[in-house]
Amino acid sequence: MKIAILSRNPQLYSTRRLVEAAEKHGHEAHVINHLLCNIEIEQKGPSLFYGADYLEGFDAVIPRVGASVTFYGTAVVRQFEMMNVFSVNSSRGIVHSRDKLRCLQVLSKEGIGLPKTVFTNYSRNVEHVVSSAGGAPVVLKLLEGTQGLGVVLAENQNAAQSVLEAFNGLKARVIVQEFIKEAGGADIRAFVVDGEVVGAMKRQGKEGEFRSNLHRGGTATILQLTEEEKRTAIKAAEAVGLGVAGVDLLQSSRGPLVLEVNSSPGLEGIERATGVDIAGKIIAFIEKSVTR
Ligand SMILES: Nc1ncnc2c1ncn2[C@@H]1O[C@H](COP(=O)(O)OP(=O)(O)OP(=O)(O)O)[C@@H](O)[C@H]1O
Ligand SMILES: [Mg+2]
Ligand SMILES: [Mg+2]
Repeated sequence: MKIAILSRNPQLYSTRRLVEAAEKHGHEAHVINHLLCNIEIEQKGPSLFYGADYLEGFDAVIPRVGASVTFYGTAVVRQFEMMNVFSVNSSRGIVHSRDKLRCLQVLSKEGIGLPKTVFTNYSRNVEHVVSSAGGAPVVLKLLEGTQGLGVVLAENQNAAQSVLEAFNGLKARVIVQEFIKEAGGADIRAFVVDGEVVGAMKRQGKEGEFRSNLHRGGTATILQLTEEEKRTAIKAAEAVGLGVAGVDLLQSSRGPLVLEVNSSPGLEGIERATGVDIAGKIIAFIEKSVTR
């Protein structure tokens, strides 16, 4: 098969591993920088060109679209879809996953466990907003935050109200979320491919830090998920509409709670922590899905 890996950087671990796995399975892999693709739309049908060449004869695409280029990246994925090329993640699923709020809205509809979350149009009644989220301590998150930046723990009602007022004053969009204390500064990354958890790791924040992000100094170890955790992760990936997803869960006293679902989850941390050939699982998913 001819497989396109949409990535801006062929040197990245995830990109390199996908190329390696595709070739190992006997396929032809092309790393394509989606930002350099041009989209052509006309009556005779959709097409894509890349430099001087048309992109033709592809059987599948693996989007690795960075959060900062979601708009153009998903337009390119959609064009491949219109050309009947199978994508491991649909353009719609990627768009869903990119917005913390939209993602939680979709998960809630499916009855998936999540921390109670409140979002308002800069409501001035901050006391009510904080108490709706269960009262302090609460977590405030900037909608456009990433890698743990813009995620704040407000320990008491006063702190929560003043932080929320400050964000509101700056017209910064935030969600207010129940704080899951018993998670103990750790979260779980469950890697889902084709409706199955293929690997999972626990990420523990550094001493005194409630955020477990590896970018914030957290550490990762392999973890065996419970059946309930597996079910939750699989259901979350399905609800958002992703064939390949990194589902982040908190372990709480009322079971697993989903924080977010990522559509271009990194392979390095999870392959190193688990020793599983995750790139190979993604290629196997394509082999199963594409009938030539
Ligand atoms: N409601 C919560 N209760 C307890 N801990 C939380 C809660 N929300 C977030 N955390 C901790 O903070 C970390 C960062 O939060 P979150 O994943 O929501 O934002 P982010 O990492 O900035 O987003 P992204 O992963 O998209 O970059 C989580 O991994 C988790 O360890
Ligand atoms: Mg996160
Ligand atoms: Mg994320």
